[in-house]
Amino acid sequence: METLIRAEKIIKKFNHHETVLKGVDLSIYRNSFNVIIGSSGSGKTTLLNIMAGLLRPTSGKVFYQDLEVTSLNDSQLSKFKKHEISSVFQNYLLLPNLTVAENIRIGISQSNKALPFKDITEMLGIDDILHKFPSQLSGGQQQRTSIARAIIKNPKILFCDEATGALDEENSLRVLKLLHLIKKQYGITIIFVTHNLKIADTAERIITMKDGFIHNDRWNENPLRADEIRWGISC
Ligand SMILES: Nc1ncnc2c1ncn2[C@@H]1O[C@H](COP(=O)(O)OP(=O)(O)OP(=O)(O)O)[C@@H](O)[C@H]1O
Repeated sequence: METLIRAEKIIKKFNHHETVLKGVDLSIYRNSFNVIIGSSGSGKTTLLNIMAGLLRPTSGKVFYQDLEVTSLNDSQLSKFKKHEISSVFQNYLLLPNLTVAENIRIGISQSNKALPFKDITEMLGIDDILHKFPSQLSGGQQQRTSIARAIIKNPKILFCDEATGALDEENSLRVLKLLHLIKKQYGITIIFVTHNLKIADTAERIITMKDGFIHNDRWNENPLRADEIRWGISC
């Protein structure tokens, strides 16, 4: 297995606060679907943001292949974020004054290896709402638009922070299935932070955080297919 991104001895302390990450080592392999779970405040988002270059650690290093992300200056870091990775968040962060199509084109304008627009919008089931503005969309449509914007530039890694957190079960399932399809079809590695144990059951690898450490890290021998999920139990 080829390591795509790795965190080494990551410590994060926010000013005047206690240490949130207490020495985290984590290697993520190419073309894998990984879930990070753990109780609230255990450091999941902080770790995700550090690996995605959105936050700098207090100490420790992040390597993307041979590139040390944590040693990049701001302009090198924004190049890395522009070309190699994408993020999707619980709150879709679409630009309100742009249509669905225009929001997605922001993603294309950042890439010289963009995926075909029509393939992506059809796959995500948003090809019939391209002319609409975010305020005219349901939560599920907004999230599928934000995923389209994130993947159209063909990133190597998609970081998802509670990407289904604001959606009902039906829409969560649809988004989850799409993320598995995106991994399979385009070889995009997924790192998905969630509280939801059912979502975790569909991952190939389940990483559990507790109090700023990785408490458990296991390969899931029999990942649940997204359409086998029976909702009702979550942590
Ligand atoms: N900018 C910040 N300044 C100070 N403390 C912060 C900051 N960001 C996060 N924290 C603290 O770091 C700890 C870990 O936060 P983090 O968001 O990484 O946890 P989490 O496991 O993702 O939690 P949740 O599941 O609730 O999103 C929390 O105690 C939080 O209050």
